[in-house]
Amino acid sequence: MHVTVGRTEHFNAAHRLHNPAWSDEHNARVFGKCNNPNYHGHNYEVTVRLTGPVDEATGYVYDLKRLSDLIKREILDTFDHRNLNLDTEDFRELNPTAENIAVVIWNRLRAHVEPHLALSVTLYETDRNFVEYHG
Ligand SMILES: Nc1nc2c(c(=O)[nH]1)N=C([C@H](O)[C@H](O)COP(=O)(O)OP(=O)(O)OP(=O)(O)O)CN2
Ligand SMILES: [Zn+2]
Repeated sequence: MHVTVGRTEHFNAAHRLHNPAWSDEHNARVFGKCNNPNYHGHNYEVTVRLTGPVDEATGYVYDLKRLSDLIKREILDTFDHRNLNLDTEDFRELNPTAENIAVVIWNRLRAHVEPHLALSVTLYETDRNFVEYHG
């Protein structure tokens, strides 16, 4: 019997979508206002889901307090109130699109969650735009 548990957190961060291999004109055409050289911000909402068997002794798939602490330590402490392009190693050479942010979050968490649990990350960049990564 497998059950999914999850935790939603939010963080606020600035970014700029830009490909340094392209001209300024091409970047502006592809990324539009998200290519603003002075950056812009989003209120990101991230939902982390873990799926696996319910432990007989605890009745838990995973302690949600532990999941909350893990997300805080691995994600919020690194990205909240930061400029993703300038302040974080993760995006120094990686375009901070919603897709890439979700993959980075997944990789950061995967290292700390037992392998028998399936992990997925849903990231809302705006109220209407979201991406999902399941590994
Ligand atoms: N596949 C992707 N497409 C886009 C991404 C992305 O990360 N992956 N990012 C952006 C911009 O960074 C930003 O998310 C767009 O913001 P905005 O247009 O303001 O968002 P909304 O769609 O919610 O606003 P509307 O008012 O509905 O236009 C663009 N594309
Ligand atoms: Zn943006």
